[in-house]
Amino acid sequence: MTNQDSSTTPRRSLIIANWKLNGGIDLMCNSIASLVGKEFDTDIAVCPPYIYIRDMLSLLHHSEVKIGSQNVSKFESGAYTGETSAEMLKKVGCSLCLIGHSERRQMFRENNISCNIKVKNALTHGLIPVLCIGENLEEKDAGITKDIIFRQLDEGLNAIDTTTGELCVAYEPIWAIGTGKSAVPDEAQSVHKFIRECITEKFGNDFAQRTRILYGGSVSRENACELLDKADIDGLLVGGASLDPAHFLQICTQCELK
Ligand SMILES: O=C[C@H](O)COP(=O)(O)O
Repeated sequence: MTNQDSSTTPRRSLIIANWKLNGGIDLMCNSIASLVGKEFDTDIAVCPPYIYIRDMLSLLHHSEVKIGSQNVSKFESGAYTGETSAEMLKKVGCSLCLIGHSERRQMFRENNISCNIKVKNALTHGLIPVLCIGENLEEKDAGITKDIIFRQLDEGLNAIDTTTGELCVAYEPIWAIGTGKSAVPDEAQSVHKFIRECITEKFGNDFAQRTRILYGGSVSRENACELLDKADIDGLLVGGASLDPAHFLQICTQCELK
């Protein structure tokens, strides 16, 4: 499945499972097993907790499913207890990393500046950074969603190298995460369009058309296709629904059928 601007190469959809701090090794093995051996029209990636990354990679064999991390250090190396660098993640076999998920911004004091360093580190080491952005309910109600998004992009993507590598942005309205209240597709599309306009203004049309913009926030098999139908929604970042292997597979398969 692809989205496209008539003047550029189509964007292949990307569906990412973010398992957060959930599940145990058994659930994770079952989830990966349900994806291995299948062919998808979309790119599929799974982000397990760090400690399970190697296990998941070893189960993938020659599958096209990619593994990503849920975070990455802003440091390259040194005395930073508990951190994991972009270089380490790349060397172990990760393809992408989530950066600035709202849970990390809210609970671990991440901000646009630290996210910017992480995005640059990821690009330097050949990981695809998935920069997560989005407004909270108060900001939505105050009508300042686009101001928040603009700032997160402007600071989070400041001076990145767009000549090599790939960037993804995940729009995750905080009020939609884990609440069962997804943004309605038209509402999400309008923000995604704005995100692409911001990236166009900052880096030019070519790069903006190559950048995949994912939606996250209460995605399920019920709303996945309708969201992916929108012109600027190039993929999904799935939390809760990805913990049920059959449910996640249905999301991936439905998209394949469209
Ligand atoms: O990274 C995933 C998002 O936080 C969405 O989570 P959710 O699908 O449980 O709402």
